[in-house]
Amino acid sequence: ATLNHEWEISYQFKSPDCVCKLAVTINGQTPGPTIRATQGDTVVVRVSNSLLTENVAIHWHGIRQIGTPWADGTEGVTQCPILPGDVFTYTFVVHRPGTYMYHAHYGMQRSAGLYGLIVVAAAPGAEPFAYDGEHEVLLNDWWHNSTHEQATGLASVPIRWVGEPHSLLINGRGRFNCSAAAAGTCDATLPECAAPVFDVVPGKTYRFRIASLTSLSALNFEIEGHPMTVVEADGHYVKPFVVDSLSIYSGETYSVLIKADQDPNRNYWLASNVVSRQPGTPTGTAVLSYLGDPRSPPPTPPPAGRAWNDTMYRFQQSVATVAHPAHVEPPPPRADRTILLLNTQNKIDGRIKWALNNVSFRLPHTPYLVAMKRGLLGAFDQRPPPEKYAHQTYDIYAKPPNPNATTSDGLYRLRFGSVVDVVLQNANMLDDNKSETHPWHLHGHDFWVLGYGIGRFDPAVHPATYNLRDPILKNTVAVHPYGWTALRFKADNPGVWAFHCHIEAHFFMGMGVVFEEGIERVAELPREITGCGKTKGGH
Ligand SMILES: O=C1O[C@H]([C@@H](O)CO)C(O)=C1O
Repeated sequence: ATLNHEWEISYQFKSPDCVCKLAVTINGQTPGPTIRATQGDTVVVRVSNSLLTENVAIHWHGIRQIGTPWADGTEGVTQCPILPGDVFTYTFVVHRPGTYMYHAHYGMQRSAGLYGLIVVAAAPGAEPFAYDGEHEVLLNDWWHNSTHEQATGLASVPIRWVGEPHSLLINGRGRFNCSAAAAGTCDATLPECAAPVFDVVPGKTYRFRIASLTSLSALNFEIEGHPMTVVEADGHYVKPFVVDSLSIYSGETYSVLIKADQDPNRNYWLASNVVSRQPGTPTGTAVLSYLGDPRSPPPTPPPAGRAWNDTMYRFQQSVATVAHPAHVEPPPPRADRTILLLNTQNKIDGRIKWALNNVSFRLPHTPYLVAMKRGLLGAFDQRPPPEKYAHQTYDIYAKPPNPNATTSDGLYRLRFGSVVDVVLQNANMLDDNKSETHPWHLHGHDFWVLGYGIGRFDPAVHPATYNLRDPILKNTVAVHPYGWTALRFKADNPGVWAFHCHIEAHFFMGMGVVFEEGIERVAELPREITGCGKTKGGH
């Protein structure tokens, strides 16, 4: 089937956590509408930009865009931005069932509220688990200052860091303490910020599809008193395992099953809490309702989550996430090429940046897809970024010895059909004794997650420990503090694809790279993606 959507993007006054601020909305809503489709459907979204003074682009996160690389929605990579007053139509096929999302991919616009879920249903009976009902949970973090203020702060000397979020939202709702808000800005009685309610019938089993679109925060998610069986990650079936507390990073989706088998005479909390950074934000809450009476608050305090610095708890969940035995897609046994990427915080002209192998990414003004297809030389740096770093000698526990990085918009060209390994190595930041979690997201592909470690990756030792038997396929994966994560993917999707930290501030500060493969196989580009940079005037 072909599913048509008409979306108007505009600023609206919104109070997701009871505090009024300007948000970027879709048809007046944030989060935007959930796109519901069935595997194999064609989704058509006609986006009209009514932001007046701001461009827009929308990325379909987890959708591979096979044959439609121009519909990936990544400003500077696959398209020129959609100008105010303009209309752009995204058309793509949803090839796989599963839980996905969409969000703005222009500057830090995602954080302003432009996001939502994509749920792709499987053919009946195709999934390796059963349930009676389904709920969707979109997790987010939220600030009261504008994304423009945040972006300007990040690019200032000295940096004005975004800081911890004011609120955590569940399905776009949270609750700020109005006594801490400026007079006249906060109204705790607004229905708009009432806690979301998830109804359950005693004895039934529910699938919760959970997605994180946080700008910054790594989260723990709990359903009070209800252990969760993890069954899906990023659209792939997982060998089921049970957690009380689900660790979820920005850009990831999971499905969990819960049984409504607790005392049915009360309600329970859904709770999200910040982990990996020292939290400064109250718990995000919603209500699991057995009673059909959402006004009946749970009699207990909301779960406080795991200790924020319990890295090993989160590491173990990463390692436990492997393919369902009946859905293993074995990876190719070896790679044709290995790219080692050292993640460091650096400085350029006094500004704090993130860099890979000491190169901080900057987006070109001409989208790579157009520049490469049309041979527009000079549109970006033709020198490829470095393939590795001094892994034998680099001390990942020390501050970068040479904090000065360079900036580049060069990209990695991959041989079409080749097998590529990427090892992401985390390290100490500019401050002593600090290394953060980075969720890395790859556009246009799913990758096999071959291994994780804490400490220094050794290419002579660790590849022998890779899981080649039943690794999970994902599109977003965590690199734990002082840790490494090894991925493998096939460069089999003609196009140009971003690969970056999904923390909004970090990609803005240069934490990403770009891959090209099979550009010569890309069909004729739609003219609508052009019009900026070297494509001005009809190229
Ligand atoms: O990129 C970042 O900058 C801050 C801090 O290092 C500088 O203020 C922080 O916590 C980040 O993740």
